Amino acid sequence: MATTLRTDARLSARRGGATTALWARSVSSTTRHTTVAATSRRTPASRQHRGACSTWNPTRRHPVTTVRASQVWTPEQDDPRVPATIVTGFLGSGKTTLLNRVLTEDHNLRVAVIENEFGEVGIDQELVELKETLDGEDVVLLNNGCICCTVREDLVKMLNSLVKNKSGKFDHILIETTGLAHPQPIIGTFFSDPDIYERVRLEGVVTLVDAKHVMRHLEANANGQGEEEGSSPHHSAFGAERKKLDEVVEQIAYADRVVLNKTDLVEADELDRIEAELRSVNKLAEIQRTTRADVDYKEIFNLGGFDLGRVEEGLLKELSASGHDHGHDHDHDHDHEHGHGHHHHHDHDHDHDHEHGHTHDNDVSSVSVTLEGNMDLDKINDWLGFFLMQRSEDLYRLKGILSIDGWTEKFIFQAVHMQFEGVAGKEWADGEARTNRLVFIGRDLPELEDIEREIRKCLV
Ligand SMILES: Nc1nc2c(ncn2[C@@H]2O[C@H](COP(=O)(O)OP(=O)(O)OP(=O)(O)O)[C@@H](O)[C@H]2O)c(=O)[nH]1
Repeated sequence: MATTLRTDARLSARRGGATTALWARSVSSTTRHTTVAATSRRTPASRQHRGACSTWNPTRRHPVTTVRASQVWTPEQDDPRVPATIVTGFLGSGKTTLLNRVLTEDHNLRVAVIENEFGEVGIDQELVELKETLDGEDVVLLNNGCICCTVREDLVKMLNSLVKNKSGKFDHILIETTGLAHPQPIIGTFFSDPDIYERVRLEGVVTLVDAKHVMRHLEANANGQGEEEGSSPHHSAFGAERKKLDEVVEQIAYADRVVLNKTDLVEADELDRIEAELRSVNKLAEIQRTTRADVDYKEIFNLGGFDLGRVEEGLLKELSASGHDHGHDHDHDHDHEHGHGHHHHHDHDHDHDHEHGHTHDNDVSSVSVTLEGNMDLDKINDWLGFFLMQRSEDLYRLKGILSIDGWTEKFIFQAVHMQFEGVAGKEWADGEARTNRLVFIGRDLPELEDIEREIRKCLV
């Protein structure tokens, strides 16, 4: 079915080379809704939170043009959109095995599956077992190209067709990528296409990791030799001038849940080493060890990875696991891999409010910052906007809970490259320390001291 893309101002702005961001400006004193510098506001009675896509003028530090209202749902509101999960992971890591498992588990969910594979003949389609049918079209195959590049328009059409024509006939969408896909353009589809954004909610990204082979893939990448097993030049997500980013690293970096599969083929101490390496790339993702992708279906369908209402939950869990609960005197771990065969692990005690896991080899790292105190909304707005504008290509994920001066609610936000969403979350509890927490995942991130120093300047 042909899909007509709305050519609204936001898309026009993008085509014009401008970048966009969903940008919260202030909070209403009477509601928990985030209000924005939007020209097209919805009524206060609307169940939808208001956001705005602001066009950035590269010569200025402020969002200058509001071009489109958007929606963000509060934690207590039901998001009416159909949830979708992206299942990714390198070739042979166990994606189809996972799909078969969750599709045949005893649940009452009706699942639409979008399969993507290279080649004339679809193999995976045959391999996926299905319980339910959607007019005989449960598995939609997108082949002869990769979902993240050559057949991305097909993905857009497919999603639009599903939600428009089969609305009410399924409860969840699962998208299995090829093993060579870069997740970012696929994630971007859910935010940049207005029709899809209004109908489909990206629940999160699950990344399968092959425990037997992943270190080889990461190390090959470290030495600039990540070309084995069919990598192709067109999979460079960021253009020819950039150093090629290995798909494996990127798939891990974007994950909300990492399924560390094939644990039967690896010794326990090796699994610990792998997990530490995965953690150095992505601090936020849950890492689950499995054999034969033995994952409870709920953990695939209820990820909450892109659900702002649940970002807070995930962040608190992650940061408390990292020892950030108190923001003082905690461990500061460095993992250094210098690419010439030796590996350092340093444990320091520092009196800093942050943690930095850094792997020099692939330049993808996580940086966590916690700071007590209240932020000046305009200052943090400006700094985040400036940071996103400068770093958007390299910033895979940014999630945060901020304490904004004058707000009784937490400000919950996340960004994927230049895409930014923010919403007023739960109220700060009586006696709760108003701690700002931010986690950055990206490539070539600035030194954490530099990030922290800049964020500190935004405190009132
Ligand atoms: N030993 C072992 N084999 C596994 C495990 N999980 C999956 N396999 C096998 O690994 C192979 C690849 O699994 P798939 O589920 O097809 O992997 P995939 O990620 O869908 O593969 P592509 O579609 O090629 O990217 C199959 O032969 C699986 O049976 C595991 O935990 N242990």
